[in-house]
Amino acid sequence: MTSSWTPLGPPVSQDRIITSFPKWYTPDACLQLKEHFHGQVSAACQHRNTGTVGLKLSKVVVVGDLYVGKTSLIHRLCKNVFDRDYKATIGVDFEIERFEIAGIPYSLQIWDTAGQEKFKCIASAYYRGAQVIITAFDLTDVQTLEHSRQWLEDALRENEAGSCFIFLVGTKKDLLSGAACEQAEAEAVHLANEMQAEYWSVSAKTGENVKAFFSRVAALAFEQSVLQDLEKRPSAQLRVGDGDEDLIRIEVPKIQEKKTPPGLGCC
Ligand SMILES: Nc1nc2c(ncn2[C@@H]2O[C@H](COP(=O)(O)OP(=O)(O)OP(=O)(O)O)[C@@H](O)[C@H]2O)c(=O)[nH]1
Ligand SMILES: [Mg+2]
Repeated sequence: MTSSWTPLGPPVSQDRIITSFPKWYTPDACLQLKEHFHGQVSAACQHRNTGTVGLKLSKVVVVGDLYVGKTSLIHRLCKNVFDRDYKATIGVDFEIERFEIAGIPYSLQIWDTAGQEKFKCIASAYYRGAQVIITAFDLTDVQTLEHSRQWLEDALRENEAGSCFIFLVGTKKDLLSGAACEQAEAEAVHLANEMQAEYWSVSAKTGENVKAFFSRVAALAFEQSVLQDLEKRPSAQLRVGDGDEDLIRIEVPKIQEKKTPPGLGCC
């Protein structure tokens, strides 16, 4: 493990501050087309009423064939480095990346898993509890795209149906251009739709789209976490409106605790 995290760490770097909802890569394979945060989420952030969301980590799991560039992608984001030498991941590793979204601190715990078959059973033990599954493939190797469906199935088996955001990510974009790139992307978009995934092309070598991609991941996960937190609130706060305007709260009186008349208590 290479990371440690303290809640009182250094301030979030400027390029991890997200104020407006990050856009998709292509509208042909995207999880949602909204260009702003949900009204209830914006209002909750404005009033600093996001419960425990800023204190918890959201788990992101990155899966895919060996050598597709999972570790390189994560290292480009978290350390801003690129290593041309291949060092296979053994089992799993993780990094923590801190963001500030609509003024609220938010962290992703990004799990890097091994693509090599012999490490698969170690890695799969870490799939559980993922809020986001990233299936990575190499844009220059169509076989790795074909294997993406199986990687997703394995990761979903350990998680509740419908509970995860799914991304399909084509790596090594710097190695392709023109018609070859268009062709690879078209095939990937087709598969992404079948997988109900959002599609992105990235390059860990040049850094192209890496920051934008993870900002999108963080924003979607953050929004979902805040909405889930609001739903779980014990005090019944009725929300009026369609969710795209500020909240109007109607406090419902809490049910009185049953009081024992004086003198009638047990013992
Ligand atoms: N040109 C180019 N090479 C890349 C890119 N990303 C990764 N590579 C190279 O691809 C090789 C494999 O990268 P890794 O990140 O180690 O692959 P991995 O998916 O983590 O592999 P496993 O840990 O075995 O599952 C390395 O030699 C990297 O330098 C990229 O965006 N462009
Ligand atoms: Mg690796």
